[in-house]
Amino acid sequence: MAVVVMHVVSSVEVSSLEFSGSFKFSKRFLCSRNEGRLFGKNPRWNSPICSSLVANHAGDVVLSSEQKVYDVVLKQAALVKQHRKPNAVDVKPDIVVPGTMYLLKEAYDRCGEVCAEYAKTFYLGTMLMTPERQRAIWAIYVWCRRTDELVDGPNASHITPSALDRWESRLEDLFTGRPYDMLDAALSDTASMYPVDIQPFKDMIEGMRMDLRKSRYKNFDELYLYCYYVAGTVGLMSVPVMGIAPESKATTESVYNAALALGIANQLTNILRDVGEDARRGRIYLPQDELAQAGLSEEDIFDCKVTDKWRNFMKSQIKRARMFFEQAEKGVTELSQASRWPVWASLLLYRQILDEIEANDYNNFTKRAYVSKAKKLMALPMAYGRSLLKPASLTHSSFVKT
Ligand SMILES: CC(C)=CCC/C(C)=C/CC/C(C)=C/CC/C(C)=C/[C@@H]1[C@@H](COP(=O)(O)OP(=O)(O)O)[C@]1(C)CC/C=C(\C)CC/C=C(\C)CCC=C(C)C
Ligand SMILES: [Mn+2]
Repeated sequence: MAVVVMHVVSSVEVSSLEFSGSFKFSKRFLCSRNEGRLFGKNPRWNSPICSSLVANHAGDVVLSSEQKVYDVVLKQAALVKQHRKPNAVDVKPDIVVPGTMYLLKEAYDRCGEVCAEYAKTFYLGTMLMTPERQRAIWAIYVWCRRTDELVDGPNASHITPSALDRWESRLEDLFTGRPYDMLDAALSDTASMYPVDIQPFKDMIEGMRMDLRKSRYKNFDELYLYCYYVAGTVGLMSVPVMGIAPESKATTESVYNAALALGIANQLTNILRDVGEDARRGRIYLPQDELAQAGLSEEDIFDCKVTDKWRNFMKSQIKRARMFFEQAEKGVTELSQASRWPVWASLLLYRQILDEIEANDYNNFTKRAYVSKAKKLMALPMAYGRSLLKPASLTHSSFVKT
């Protein structure tokens, strides 16, 4: 167990934003990179859900959000490759410091309680994981939940960009072993035990910044980036803890790509479920160009009328979310045995929300799509059954290690 010293943040440092705003390339540059790793490697770029290049207002060709995010995926995958070596230890050996262990146990227990309170089914799903992995996932969950609460919780109206800067500063401190409070201490310990990188955590905070300044999304490319920030990042944070099965032949990148896809699928589903609720807060997380193509205006959404135009629009949005779930499915089997159940459970349960939207005849304005307790319970043994599948079942060539 790592030594954890709590300290109080005295100075607030605004960190540089490593991710946003630095990806505009000229056409020439893109061509010269055409033979490099950026192109043709991500299987989804040839699929109908995403395109690799987009043009901005000035007509320049720029990298799509998906390509930018894929660069993060490659970086994260490279960081864990070491840990996939056959003799790599699962977790670092404990350094026992009297008193610290007790404090850490308390910190992790508290994370478990928060997780059980906010996400009961998911908490249940973590029960099959090894105790070390389970508590590390709780610590990540709690940090994500607290981050989300900053912009979604009861104090959201008081949150300013500088509050998010302070939160990021705290994050940097905990990643260097200087946590601010006991919940941070749990994540600090997790970060010292597993190859989790700070980038997805920073990117989630960037997503919260985006939420503060933006309430409309011009196209799917913009929405994709938002979904990566607030949910795709969760996949990238979790895989280093959940671990890839030692017998898996899949490339590390492909597993990360699937984890990213599950985050995107979950967030797209969350958005489709909450259209009415978000509209009442003045927010529309739907691609404006696709709304226009479907003959829909913002007023149609604020009016909450379920028309055929709306039904058709929803059908295409649901189809896209399902494609991301399908992409994710390929990766779950590659995870370490004990981690598969909670992930299958979360995939099956969240995907069912899409079925419920259909069952509500696409009225996501005034009816909340809700998966009943009975259906939730039925999904658990089904998830368990799927989790027993071994990682040999590779169906996509891009999934096989080369
Ligand atoms: C096993 C497992 C599912 C692990 C992930 C646990 C974890 C760390 C979850 C954090 C979730 C969280 C609090 C994120 C903050 C932002 C947010 C709220 C995103 C939305 C989640 C749903 O929350 P809810 O329905 O409560 O939404 P409201 O706040 O009420 O609106 C999201 C929709 C995103 C959730 C994203 C995931 C759980 C990503 C899952 C991906 C993996 C675990 C990777 C799996 C690996 C492979 C290879 C497929
Ligand atoms: Mn939320």
